[in-house]
Amino acid sequence: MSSKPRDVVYGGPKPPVERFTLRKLAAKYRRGERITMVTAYDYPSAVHVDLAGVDVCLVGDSAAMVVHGHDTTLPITLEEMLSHFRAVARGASRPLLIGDLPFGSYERDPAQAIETATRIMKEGGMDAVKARSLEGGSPARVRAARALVDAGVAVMGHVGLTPQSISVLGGFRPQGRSHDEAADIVERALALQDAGCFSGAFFVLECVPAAVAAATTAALRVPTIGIGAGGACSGQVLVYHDLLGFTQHPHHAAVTPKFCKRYANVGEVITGALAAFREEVENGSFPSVAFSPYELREGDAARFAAALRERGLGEAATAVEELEGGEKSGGGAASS
Ligand SMILES: Nc1nc(=O)c2c([nH]1)NC[C@@H]1CN(c3ccc(C(=O)N[C@@H](CCC(=O)O)C(=O)O)cc3)CN21
Ligand SMILES: CC(C)C(=O)C(=O)O
Ligand SMILES: [Mg+2]
Repeated sequence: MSSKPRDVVYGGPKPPVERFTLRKLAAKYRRGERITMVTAYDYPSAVHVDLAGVDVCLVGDSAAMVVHGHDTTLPITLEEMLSHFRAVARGASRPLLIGDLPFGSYERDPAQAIETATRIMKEGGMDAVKARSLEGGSPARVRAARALVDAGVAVMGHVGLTPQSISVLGGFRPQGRSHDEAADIVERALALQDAGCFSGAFFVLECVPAAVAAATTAALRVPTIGIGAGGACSGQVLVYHDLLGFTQHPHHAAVTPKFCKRYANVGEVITGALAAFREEVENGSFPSVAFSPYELREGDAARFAAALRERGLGEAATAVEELEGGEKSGGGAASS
């Protein structure tokens, strides 16, 4: 339990590590090795993703759902995302850090996109940004993406299901299931890549048939990271809470997509531990002596008791004497 030394010294010095850069990512892709990406939203989740050796850490706007309890990703603000970015940047040293541009923070024009993206990098400490608006081969989209790259911002595209479009799509539904929609997804990805916007960058492919993901991956010269998109992508991403099984809460259960594999049941571990704490406090077994580390100075207990008695606080004095003289077991202390 808590006598075990911690694996991670929170806030403590960290050994120098080499960041997994976009160049390294591109090299891994060229070697044909699969790329791993997991979301994180705060300091501890970022430390976990880092320690597990995951290549890329996405601070996703899924935070709106899995951290803030909203039904969609739309309500989260740039200020809220910046707080998540900063916390993750403090915790993850090696992974490449990608920040989602939140809904409403970049769509108006390229200037707004640059303003938001540069804040995400300067104030949030991210290495790159991702946005669903960068999907689509329309001239406006390509302009926005190119403007970002010109401003020195690495951008990650997001095609297939783009949850920020839920209002238009009508739900979190798989995309590209008809042949023309499927071809459209490949076209959009290609248009942006060929505009030169994604040299060294890459795409998220979300909720599309495996064949559409395979076609897109084969058509592009940059990596694709799939989520609910089958096994033919250059890499895979899952949401931290889904992967870890935080999801037995009714809210989480309702928004956990069926493509998510649970690698642990952390939610059960957490509720089990919290219930054990509650039980031990209620039955008085916590805190035991082992977890009551602070003591009066040698000989001061008697003086303390005497001082209390002098002030007419006899019961308080007895409490001191019982504890200091007697068994000192945590259990007996909760008398009144
Ligand atoms: N916890 C969590 N995991 C995610 O992967 C995730 C989020 N949240 N929030 C942002 C988006 C939203 N995502 C989702 C959410 C639900 C489905 C889902 O259940 N789709 C159903 C269809 C539902 C419908 O038709 O309305 C499916 O069968 O695929 C898919 C992707 C993926 N992202
Ligand atoms: C699901 C991933 C790709 C995402 O965009 C998010 O977590 O917000
Ligand atoms: Mg997102």
